[in-house]
Amino acid sequence: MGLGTGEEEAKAVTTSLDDLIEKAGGCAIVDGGFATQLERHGASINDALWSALCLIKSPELVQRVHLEYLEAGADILVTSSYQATIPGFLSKGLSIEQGEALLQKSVKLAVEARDKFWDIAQKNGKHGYNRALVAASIGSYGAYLADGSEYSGSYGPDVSMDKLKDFHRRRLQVLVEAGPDLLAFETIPNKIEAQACAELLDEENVQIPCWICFSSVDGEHAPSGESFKECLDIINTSKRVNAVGINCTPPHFVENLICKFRESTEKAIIVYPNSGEVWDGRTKRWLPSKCFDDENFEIFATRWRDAGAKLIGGCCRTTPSTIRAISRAFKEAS
Ligand SMILES: C[S+](C)CC[C@H](N)C(=O)O
Ligand SMILES: N[C@@H](CCS)C(=O)O
Ligand SMILES: [Zn+2]
Repeated sequence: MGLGTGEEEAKAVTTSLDDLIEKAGGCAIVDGGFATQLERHGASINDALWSALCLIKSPELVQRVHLEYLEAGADILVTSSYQATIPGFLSKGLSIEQGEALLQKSVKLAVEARDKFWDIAQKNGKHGYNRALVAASIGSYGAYLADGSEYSGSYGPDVSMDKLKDFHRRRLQVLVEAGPDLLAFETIPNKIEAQACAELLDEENVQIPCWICFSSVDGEHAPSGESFKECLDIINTSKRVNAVGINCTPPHFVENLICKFRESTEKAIIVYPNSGEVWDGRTKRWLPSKCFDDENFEIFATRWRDAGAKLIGGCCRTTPSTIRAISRAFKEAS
């Protein structure tokens, strides 16, 4: 079923995500750079599968990173499936069954971490944590291409809406079946993929809440050059998308983008920017650029919350200490 145009803006029913935001005092904390923290522990991910390589090689490290973000104060864990795709696993010589099992494992590792952590927190009495939700990460088609095109949005003329839906469909089905609390589309760089994702949620009758996050390199538009207004006009017609926003984008762009998004949608706004460094897709390295540290994030996060963001965290090159700084800032202010 398509979304059509000119429909009324669709209003979603109250969900576990709304409950969490309320429990968190109006703004919940998303975790930080997942791949970044794997690398800080020595993981080598200069590979087409990027962080998903650790699902194969070091699942215990994946769970350790989830636990570190919970300890730092994250209300939402994003799973290790950003660059985990069935075609990606096939090209490593794995079977479809093995690829699907790895996708399921990405959810299981995060759910187990959440349950372990929550058990301990409850036993410890007054702890200040919320029971976290697990968001299954669905990286963009550009992430799978592993050429940095999640920051260019240039998929070329051969990439149609149907091709994008076909790319996303099976992974989405397997992830939903594995039982996460939420779905997280990340670093979507253009309108066609945003539309493909929104329509797929309908076609697959997805019943769990979901967010769609875009990247931006100029702080004004999607990487494709399309306006966020045109991207959001499409998403607004879907009742299955609960939050929209920005991830893996330099933090100094974010306040302006929150204001822009608020002019174009009634949906909850989510922001989890990177450190400001720039990804070189060719060498698979972060290039030094205007870079923001944890103290900057602490100040920024309060401003983003005051500007109306309901979900705030960090993306690449942020760490548990960034999330701890945001959590501290929010607790001090409440
Ligand atoms: C969010 S980017 C840093 C992830 C890696 C990218 N898709 C690549 O493989 O080059
Ligand atoms: N959830 C992913 C996003 C990469 S842009 C990660 O943190 O590694
Ligand atoms: Zn990122």
